[in-house]
Amino acid sequence: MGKPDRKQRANAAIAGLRTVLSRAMGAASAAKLRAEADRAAAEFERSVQTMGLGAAARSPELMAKVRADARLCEVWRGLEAERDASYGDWNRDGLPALRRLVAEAAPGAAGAEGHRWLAYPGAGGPTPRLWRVGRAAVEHSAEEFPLAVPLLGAGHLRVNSAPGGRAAADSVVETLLARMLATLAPGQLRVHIWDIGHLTGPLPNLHPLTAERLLTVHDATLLGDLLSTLAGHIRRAHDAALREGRRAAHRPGDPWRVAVLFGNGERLPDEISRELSRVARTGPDAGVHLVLVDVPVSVNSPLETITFTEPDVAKSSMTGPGVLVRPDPPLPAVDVTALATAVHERVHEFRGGPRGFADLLSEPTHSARDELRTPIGFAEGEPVDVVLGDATPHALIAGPSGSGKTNLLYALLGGLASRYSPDELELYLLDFKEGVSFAGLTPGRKDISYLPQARLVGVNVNTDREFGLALLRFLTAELARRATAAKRHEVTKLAELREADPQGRWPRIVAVIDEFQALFAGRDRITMQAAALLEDVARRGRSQGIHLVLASQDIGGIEAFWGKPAVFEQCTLRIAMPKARRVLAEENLAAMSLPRWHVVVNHDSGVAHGNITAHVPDASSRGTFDDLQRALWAQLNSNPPRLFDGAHQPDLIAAADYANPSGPLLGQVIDVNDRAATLRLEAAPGRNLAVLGTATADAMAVLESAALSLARSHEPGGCDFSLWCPVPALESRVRELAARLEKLGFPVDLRTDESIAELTPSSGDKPRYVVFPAVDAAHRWLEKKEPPAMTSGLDRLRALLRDGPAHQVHVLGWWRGVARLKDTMGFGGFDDIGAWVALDVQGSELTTLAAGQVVDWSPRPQRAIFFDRTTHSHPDVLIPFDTATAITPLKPEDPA
Ligand SMILES: Nc1ncnc2c1ncn2[C@@H]1O[C@H](COP(=O)(O)OP(=O)(O)OP(=O)(O)O)[C@@H](O)[C@H]1O
Repeated sequence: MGKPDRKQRANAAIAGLRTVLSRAMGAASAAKLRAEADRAAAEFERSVQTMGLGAAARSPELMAKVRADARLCEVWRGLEAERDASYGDWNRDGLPALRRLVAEAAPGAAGAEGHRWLAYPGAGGPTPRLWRVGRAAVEHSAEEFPLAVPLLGAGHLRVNSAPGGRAAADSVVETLLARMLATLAPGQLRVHIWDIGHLTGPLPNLHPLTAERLLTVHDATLLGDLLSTLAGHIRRAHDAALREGRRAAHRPGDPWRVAVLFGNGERLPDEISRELSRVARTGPDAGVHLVLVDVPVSVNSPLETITFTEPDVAKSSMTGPGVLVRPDPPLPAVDVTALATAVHERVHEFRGGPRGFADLLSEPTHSARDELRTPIGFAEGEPVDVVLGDATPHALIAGPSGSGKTNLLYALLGGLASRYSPDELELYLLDFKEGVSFAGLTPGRKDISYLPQARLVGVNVNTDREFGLALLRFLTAELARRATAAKRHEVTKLAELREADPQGRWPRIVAVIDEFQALFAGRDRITMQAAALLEDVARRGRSQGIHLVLASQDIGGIEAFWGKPAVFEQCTLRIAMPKARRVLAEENLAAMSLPRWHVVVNHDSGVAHGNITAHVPDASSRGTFDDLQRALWAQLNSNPPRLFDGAHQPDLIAAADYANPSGPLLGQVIDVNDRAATLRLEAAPGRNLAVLGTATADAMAVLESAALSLARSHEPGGCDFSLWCPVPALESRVRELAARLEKLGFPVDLRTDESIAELTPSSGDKPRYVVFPAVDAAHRWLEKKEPPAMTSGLDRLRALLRDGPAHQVHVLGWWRGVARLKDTMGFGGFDDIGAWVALDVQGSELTTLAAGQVVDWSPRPQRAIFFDRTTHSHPDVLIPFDTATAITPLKPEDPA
């Protein structure tokens, strides 16, 4: 029998029942015509008509009238006869039809009596149309029939308890849910419970279901959140149906969701009522159904009602007022618990235990053309995806320290890296936290594997905000490159560009910045520039496949953003860890009640209806991400990522530019690319270098790097070195450098005494480099005037600085402060110092050296700034190299 046929019969049977009742009540109306002459009889009939025979029979007043008046007695009998005639029809035809109907529409455990049906979890199959609630009988009839209500795929149910009779209402709900568990395939029913009054869990016998999140008990204060979750589910189901061209939003095989709300008979706040009506209206089509116990709401969607009039007697909207309903007695608690446990175990078995990191992974064969998509956790055992694409270009993640933010990032990176090859995805990872959370993604000493999609990893950058700035500059440049290509192909977004340029390599770029608020830590140029660049990348990255993932402990603290909401607005994907503030919309408090290792994933800018709560598996313990990385490293070809470690002084011999330097290298620039600052030393005035500050080790490192790289940039013997050291404490270090240079085949003029004052202005046709540490310490010798011309060493040094460069004699000197440099230079000013490296010198002191511009620099250990008047618009921050291995190679034959 077809479904519509069954439905027709169901309707016909219910209509039959209603006819019987209305006849019973309306029989009086036929008699009224006949008895028009007798006004009293007519009135009597009318009142019986209004009350119904049953109620009239219970009225002592009315029955006294009947007994006292033969005419009325006759009318009464007539009415009873009519009713009995109708009951005859009903008993003969209606009842069997109704029983057949219930048996058919509520098969097996959905409609069975007793409780033997509780023994086994459901096996699946078609979803029953009706669910048995109990027995019912028409008044004055001994014949009972089963009463069942429609729910799944149809509408909602309201149960109103009698005063003091809440247990009976609970039992109706428990029995209904148990019938569903014993009918539907395990996992096909998700129950949400909200109870305004209970502090302990309602429906305790079903609690074994909570372990697999088949049942969720919601906080009494958070009904709004539950409704938002349901609304979000409904919306996503409708969206998916639209996408897939389905009519019904509930896909066959998708779990049903039943939300049981236990109220206290009082009206819900207006806003909640409105939300509830919305869920009620749109829910059934998406498999979401409500069971409302003592929740007075009017909903304009199919709703059946069971109202208890006495503790064990009720009326129902299915049958109308003339039918008494006796709900089935409560089920044995142990049997319900056993059923719930059995369902839980089946689901647990089917899911293979709790979902773990491995369940997030896939094969690296996915295309990133339209979007990046990966699960990062599980809700009710089903994967929860995050999407970075045109609609959700950027993500904002927040959670207090220890809430699992780093773990979540690993889950995200693992999911993405397992799906998208290095040609589809490039990762740039920056961690402003103290510590090395992403360092493992680069080759290490113990484990040489690396994450093939990672291009850059920055760790310990908490004091090097310039590195964050450099990453943003790099992304802006990449944006511009992509925009130019898109323009050339006359397209506007990445998917189209890839179509138009199938040979091109256009991976999506994901830049993860953990504790990104550190970028905005000062009220300075870096903060301003970072805010502007971030806004630019956020705005334009969307169409060019450049995605930001910004994570922070406290988004509220980022002052730099209050005037620039654009960055936040572009981050339409929000992920909140437990107790995360501000990352979701203001009135969306879902993160406050999250259990440990759970997150709220929200693709709707944090508005409550977008909430999906997911459990995030452990992605940071041994055997999770590290295993994946090794497997991908073995499987996928790509160059190792660059590691920038702010706590580590870069080794000169390992610097990329040291292999083939084009001039003196001064230190490593804080940049996305491994790049050294190189001084241009052509034969032109001003081509000298001043190193400034008292940080001896750093100053020496700068001079040594410069000398050694200069040697490397010449053929052996192709230039001369003068090493002049007026400070005994530095002598041994300078001698080591001299020895190294000589070993490399360069003549060295080493002076450590008064002979420094003689100076040697020129060295013929070969370039000469004068490396002169602690120039100011030599003043005691330089200031002496010598007859007959009475010129001092200082005069000769000034002349050397002025005239030397044009003759390829360049001074690389170190002064222990700006004032000391000034002493050396005299009134001539700084024109002959074309470039400088400042160490522990305040920015304000450097203005005169930087062509009058304000230098934003607060000294910090092992950092310097480099400014070259001929090439720089503003200084670069440097990290002086570690020169130890370059000066004393580990192996004597080392080419360094
Ligand atoms: N989903 C999870 N399952 C199991 N353990 C987890 C999970 N998430 C995090 N942990 C563990 O909790 C600890 C803290 O996590 P994590 O380092 O990710 O937190 P965090 O928010 O990044 O903290 P912080 O900002 O202080 O570094 C770690 O030991 C981690 O292994």
